[in-house]
Amino acid sequence: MGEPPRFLSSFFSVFKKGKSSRKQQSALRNPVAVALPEEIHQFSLAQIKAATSNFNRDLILGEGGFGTVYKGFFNDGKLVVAVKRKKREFEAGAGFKEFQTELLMLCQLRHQHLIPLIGFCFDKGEMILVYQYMRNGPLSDRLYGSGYDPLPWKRRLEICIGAARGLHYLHTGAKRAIIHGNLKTSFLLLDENWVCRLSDFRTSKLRPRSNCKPKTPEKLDPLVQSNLGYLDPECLETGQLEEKCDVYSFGVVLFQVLCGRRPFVEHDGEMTALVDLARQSIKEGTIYNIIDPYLKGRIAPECFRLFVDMASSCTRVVGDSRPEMGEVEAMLHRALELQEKADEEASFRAFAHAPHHKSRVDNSDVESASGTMDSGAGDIESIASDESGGRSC
Ligand SMILES: Nc1ncnc2c1ncn2[C@@H]1O[C@H](COP(=O)(O)OP(=O)(O)OP(=O)(O)O)[C@@H](O)[C@H]1O
Repeated sequence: MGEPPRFLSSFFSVFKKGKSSRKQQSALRNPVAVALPEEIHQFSLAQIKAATSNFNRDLILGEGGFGTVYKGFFNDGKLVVAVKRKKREFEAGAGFKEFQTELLMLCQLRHQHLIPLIGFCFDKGEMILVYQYMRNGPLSDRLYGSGYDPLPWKRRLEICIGAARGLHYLHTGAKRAIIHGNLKTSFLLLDENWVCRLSDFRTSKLRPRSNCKPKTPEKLDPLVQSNLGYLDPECLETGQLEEKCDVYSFGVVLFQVLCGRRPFVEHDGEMTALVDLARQSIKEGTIYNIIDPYLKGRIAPECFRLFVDMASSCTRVVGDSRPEMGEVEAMLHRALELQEKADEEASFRAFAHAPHHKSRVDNSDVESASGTMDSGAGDIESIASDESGGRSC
């Protein structure tokens, strides 16, 4: 993989100059001023219009901060894509930097847990990005959108593992770490096999070199700043986007996966950040009360403890005491193993107690075949005492 830093910085420098600069004019015809990877296509507006039946409203998948997303079709419908078209009000030039950043990042980054970019269109004033279509949509819809079946716990764990892998790759896969900067459940897209793909790299940044950290707080990108409920409080204070900021946002995602809730929730008549409510509930030993009701009785206690512990560590107030994404990924794998082991044991016990089998096995009284948490918090209060690791509050 090429090294993003030089690529990005030389590219952005072209656009900092005056509007009439010839260099900029030529770059505007081709927003990637370097050779494109073979698999990235540059589409004409006519091609995009044909793929989306002229931006047919019936094909709208959703609207986001950057623009409208349409379902599109190429190769006689064999290739299904998501077409993200920049908002009209950005015409004056706003949104261009986001377009570039997304394009440049995704041109260079390829990983099974990042959204695959198919191409782009930079024609007649339009800025359009074309991605692989993710049939199961964003994780946010599956957790708290209406009209969907609840996600099974193991699937949730697998999705979290995929997201952790994607982030770990961003943080460690290039010569300099890439910070996603705007992680949330709506940017975790699920393909037809429920594989999780990180999307939206509009605010992604290369990690600042450690020896040139600014002494005064930096101004955060307004988009990052608006990521309420997910934004690391330390990052908000210093303005420094680092890996630990993504780790914090990922911890919020873990709480959302467990609770099936939005980043802000109503609690005692007030809107509260889910992360604050969850951390408080952990301290009080009542976290089980706020988990997704669908999950009650379906999570193995050891798996539950580890998962809660992980979410809690990721959202520690002091950034340096948060784990790295590699550790988080490993812990989530462990949580999945614990769940699978409990499920196996449960099905073995259920089999042993089935009427056809009962005569052949010991008649001793086995309490529960599930082995899962089916009521109350059990011994999870213990989490409250060991989650503080390094926290200052
Ligand atoms: N590759 C894709 N495949 C399927 N659906 C997609 C894809 N990309 C985006 N979408 C749909 O389009 C919607 C809008 O996406 P977009 O990334 O523009 O904004 P968003 O998630 O609403 O967030 P924001 O407002 O912060 O930009 C998503 O919620 C999702 O439903």
